[in-house]
Amino acid sequence: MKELVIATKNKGKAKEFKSFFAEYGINAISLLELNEEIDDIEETGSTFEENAALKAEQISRLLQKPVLADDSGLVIDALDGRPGIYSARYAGEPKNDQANIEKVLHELKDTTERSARFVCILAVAVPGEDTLFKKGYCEGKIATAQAGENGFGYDPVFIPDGYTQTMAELSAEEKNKISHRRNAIKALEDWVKHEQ
Ligand SMILES: O=P(O)(O)OP(=O)(O)OP(=O)(O)OC[C@H]1O[C@@H](n2cnc3c(O)ncnc32)[C@H](O)[C@@H]1O
Ligand SMILES: [Mg+2]
Repeated sequence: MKELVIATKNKGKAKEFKSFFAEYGINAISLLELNEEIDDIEETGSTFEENAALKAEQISRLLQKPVLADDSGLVIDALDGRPGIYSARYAGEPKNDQANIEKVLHELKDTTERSARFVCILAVAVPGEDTLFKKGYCEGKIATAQAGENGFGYDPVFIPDGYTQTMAELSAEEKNKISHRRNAIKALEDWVKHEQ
């Protein structure tokens, strides 16, 4: 396998997948780079798994190729698991990372209970085969103020366990060693190697 389509329109995710798959000599191509215009897929599922499968299976059917999708999000204990599967649009449409960050900081302003985790579910859909799922987590806590410019999404307010900086203050290399997405990719390694 020289190329793998990633069913995402998120630039931050696309960049991380490029760097992960480059380690295996595979070119990870996001929907942002395909020549054909692909409509947004409605994430109507009630779990990360369902939404990852929707994205991977619809694009795989369309392109008749193996496709990987990532459904991910931030799970905050003090908010009963929110924003969870609604992470991308937590503060409403259109999707806005800064508004999402402010909403989370506001909701947690009176609590010291700040434990949280990033979750990444990967789905691989191959025409004619059952969809494969892998998961990865990154445990941490929500900062009291945002800091850092790297990464995307909630990285400026997420402090991984064992660190004092937010994920957005870490370099891309450091984030990619410890992230939920890295942990999910590790779990997918057997499939990737088998396809090489
Ligand atoms: O569906 P695609 O096109 O892949 O892009 P998306 O951004 O809508 O992706 P999701 O539906 O999986 O929603 C994931 C959201 O969770 C958050 N998130 C996921 N991974 C993250 C990470 O590594 N760092 C910070 N925030 C992250 C961020 O707000 C994402 O928009
Ligand atoms: Mg999405």
